[in-house]
Amino acid sequence: MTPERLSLFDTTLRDGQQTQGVQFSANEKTQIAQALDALGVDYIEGGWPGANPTDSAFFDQRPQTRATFTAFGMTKRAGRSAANDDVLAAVLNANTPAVCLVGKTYDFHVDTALGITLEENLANIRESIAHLVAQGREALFDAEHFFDGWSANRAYALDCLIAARDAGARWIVLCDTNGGTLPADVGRITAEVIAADIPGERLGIHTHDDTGNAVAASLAAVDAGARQIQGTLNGLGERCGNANLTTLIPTLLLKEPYASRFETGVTPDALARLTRTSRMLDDILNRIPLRSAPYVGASAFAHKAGLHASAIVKDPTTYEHVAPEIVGNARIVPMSNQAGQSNLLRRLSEMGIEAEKGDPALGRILDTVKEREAQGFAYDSAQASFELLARKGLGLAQDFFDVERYRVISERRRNAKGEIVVESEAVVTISTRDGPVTSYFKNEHPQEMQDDGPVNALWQALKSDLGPWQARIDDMRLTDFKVRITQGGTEAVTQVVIDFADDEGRAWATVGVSANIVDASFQALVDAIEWKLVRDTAVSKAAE
Ligand SMILES: CC(=O)SCCNC(=O)CCNC(=O)[C@H](O)C(C)(C)COP(=O)(O)OP(=O)(O)OC[C@H]1O[C@@H](n2cnc3c(N)ncnc32)[C@H](O)[C@@H]1OP(=O)(O)O
Ligand SMILES: CC(=O)C(=O)O
Repeated sequence: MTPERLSLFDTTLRDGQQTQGVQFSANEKTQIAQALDALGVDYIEGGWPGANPTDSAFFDQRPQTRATFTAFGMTKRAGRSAANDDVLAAVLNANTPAVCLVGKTYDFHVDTALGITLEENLANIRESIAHLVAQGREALFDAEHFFDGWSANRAYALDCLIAARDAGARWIVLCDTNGGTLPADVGRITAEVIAADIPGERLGIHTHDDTGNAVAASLAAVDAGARQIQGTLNGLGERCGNANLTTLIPTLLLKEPYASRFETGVTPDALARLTRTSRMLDDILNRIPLRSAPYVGASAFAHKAGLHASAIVKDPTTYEHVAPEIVGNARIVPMSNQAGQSNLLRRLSEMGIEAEKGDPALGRILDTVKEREAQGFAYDSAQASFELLARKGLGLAQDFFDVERYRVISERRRNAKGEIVVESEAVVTISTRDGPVTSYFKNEHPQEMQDDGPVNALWQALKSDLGPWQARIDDMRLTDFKVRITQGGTEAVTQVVIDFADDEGRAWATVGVSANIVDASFQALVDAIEWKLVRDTAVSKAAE
């Protein structure tokens, strides 16, 4: 059977930009458009030219793409011709090969939102689409609120589609604008539309995730015969988001019946860059990637439970529906209180440490992990603290320094000029092979709200003088700091997870737990330094 072509239409730069809190710059849009093009989508909807200065600037500088670049707009307003509608003119002036216009298909909206007659709305659709075609553009019609409109007044909703079809729209896109239609209804209505003589090869689907079913509803429309899917990277979009292309693309390429029935513009090589593309968008948005995201999330191939890890070591397909490499993701076997010796051996081998199953040290390490997790530690997200614990348990970690004491003071007061001053200072004493070292840090330029706090003061003091080891930690940077109140035994305790990076491109996370937030942070800071010293020593030993 020859596979049928399924068209992928990305609207990250238009509907994705309708996400609360998301505002791309023109340069960011360019970067995303290039990534989408490399991924292999067929259409890139860049935004609404004329609606705001950024979108207009972006269309002026838009990159050359293999994907069909598409400008978005709305059907002309009543009372003027398509040629005389300034909003439509601005959309056309972007000179894109394709233009997608949204139009009303629900009689209630025509009446309430537009305040025009049903016949005027039909004329607006017909004339706007005909105008695009006359200008030599590929025309797409986004049938807004189509599923609600079909349920309320089927004859009118269909008339709107027929108006677009007869005016020459290449694609007529059924939009579940409010996102409340369930997949079975999307499938049924799509089939009814096709039976009413709107060909599936000209039908697209555009869903929103307000019931958590946008991906399922898109697949239901494809099952019924629609041949274009609209969606966004990482499911960005108005309210709860759009159908997530980062989920749909691997599903269409890897899962039956889609994999055999259809082909898309996404190659296996591009699919292997999907995780990177998803993370790139999060980077641009300065968002923490969703760990549980299907296919591309950091937890999508994380095997925490001991039974899972044990089987994964024997054959990864036992607990994985697809191989992580196919989508550019990676398998993780984290350590936690759910772990057994298989998790531990696997983690150790990833760190370059060989140990034998049954070694009594492994049992002791597992017991320590479980005991400390019961106190509130979380080793699945703080792998460096775990590695340190394991190396110490196996006698593979040198003692570099001991902390004798630390003291930290935070103060809020008025200075001599009567200004409010908030400042922190810290003193830390460690003992090293060369004797004790005391280091001190005080915020030099205190001003209200500019003090970086007691943990920063401790960190600055600690890393300013580590005696004989100082040169080895000079390039360490603290990159993220997360605090949670969690349950340690019967008491609530503070869990601090800190992320670090260095100039060698390494990133690592450590954890500390205490009833005292400063002390929990201090533990994580010390672990981070020790991990770097231990790791560097292990690397130089391996090189000898
Ligand atoms: C379902 C979707 O997601 S569609 C995409 C929606 N995206 C956006 O709205 C983002 C960009 N939009 C904008 O920047 C602005 O809304 C603009 C520039 C397009 C228009 O701004 P304004 O002229 O100030 O109008 P405003 O936003 O207040 O209202 C929209 C107008 O368009 C009309 N309208 C809405 N849909 C359509 C349509 N399909 N065809 C014709 N007119 C329409 C409305 O009736 C309203 O007109 P009115 O003010 O005469 O009642
Ligand atoms: C067009 C569009 O974004 C919608 O109807 O949801």
